[in-house]
Amino acid sequence: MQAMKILIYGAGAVGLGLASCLMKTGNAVDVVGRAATVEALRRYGLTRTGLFGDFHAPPSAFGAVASLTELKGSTYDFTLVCTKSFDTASAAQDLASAAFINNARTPFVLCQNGWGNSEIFAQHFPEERVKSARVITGFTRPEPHHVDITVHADTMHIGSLFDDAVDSLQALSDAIDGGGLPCAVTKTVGRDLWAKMLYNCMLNGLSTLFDVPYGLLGESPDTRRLMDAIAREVFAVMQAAEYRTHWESADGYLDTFYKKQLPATYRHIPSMLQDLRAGKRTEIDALNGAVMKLGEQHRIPVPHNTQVYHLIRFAEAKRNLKA
Ligand SMILES: NC(=O)C1=CN([C@@H]2O[C@H](COP(=O)(O)OP(=O)(O)OC[C@H]3O[C@@H](n4cnc5c(N)ncnc54)[C@H](OP(=O)(O)O)[C@@H]3O)[C@@H](O)[C@H]2O)C=CC1
Ligand SMILES: CC(C)(CO)C(=O)C(=O)O
Repeated sequence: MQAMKILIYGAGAVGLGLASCLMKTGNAVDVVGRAATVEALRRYGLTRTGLFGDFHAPPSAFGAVASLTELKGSTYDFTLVCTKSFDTASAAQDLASAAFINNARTPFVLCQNGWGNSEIFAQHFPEERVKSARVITGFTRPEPHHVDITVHADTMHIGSLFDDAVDSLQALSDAIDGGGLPCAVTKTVGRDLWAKMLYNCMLNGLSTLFDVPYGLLGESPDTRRLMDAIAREVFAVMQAAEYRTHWESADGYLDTFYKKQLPATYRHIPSMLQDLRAGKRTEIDALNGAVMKLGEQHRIPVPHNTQVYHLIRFAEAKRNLKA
């Protein structure tokens, strides 16, 4: 396999997890992160633990920068965008304002949860450069230079929402896969992203509101009813917007969800709850919020998604409210 040069934008849990896989297979990696993260990576290197094996890259094995200007003139085979979805717009603007990135033909692989990330990138770059990944593996970053892989539900899938020209992604997929994280190229990544939307819209908000791991929501008929209703609404807007997933009906999806997906991530504390506990912003806008937007556009009522959205927004806001 020929070594590639890869830029990772966003040195958080997913960014560092993917960086570890790519370095493990001998690729040259530069990561763009915040100053404190970059300082830790430059001092300690990058350590990965958990599922798929331990790995350490010394500081000299990769580049870590706090600004794209430090990479001026570099060329890359791929750029992986690994920020949260609420940072997608600023990431796209930053990358577009760097001439050496903007003028290159390097594809961007958007690794975020939620719906709408590709459309944002497509406002700045030609559609053929915008690719998407569905990640359904759990990564945490206990220290700025340490990523722990905690849960794995399915193979990472990479593809495009805009065209079928996905063969060029094979080398990237092989490199991630060889580095430990199962990965494959797909022509139907849109279906994967909607399956992930269903999963995250059903689980993340409710788990966060009740402060429980995913699995407990499946144990009660009350929370099952809520999750089923959320899934039916997501399904309805997805179909109205002329997207598809791997199941023809919400019932078909729910069967797989309860039998396969939920057991595989039973003990998982959702990223949304982790964010709220850490006093950070959540990705609710790109999840249940995106369902609300599509619901409005297509005049489909989505009351359950709307309630989850507003309750999470209040949970975020209440930190700053005084009695
Ligand atoms: N973690 C997981 O298990 C999974 C996550 N995902 C999705 O992947 C995406 C990334 O998640 P995750 O890695 O957990 O998130 P993190 O918050 O851990 O990582 C995102 C990182 O990007 C940094 N960042 C944002 N904007 C910039 C910028 N302009 N310049 C430099 N650094 C920047 C953030 O810094 P700062 O925090 O300082 O702003 C943060 O360190 C999300 O959409 C998430 O939903 C999908 C599947 C699993
Ligand atoms: C379960 C997981 C990690 C799968 O990607 C997830 O989607 C989340 O915590 O939000």
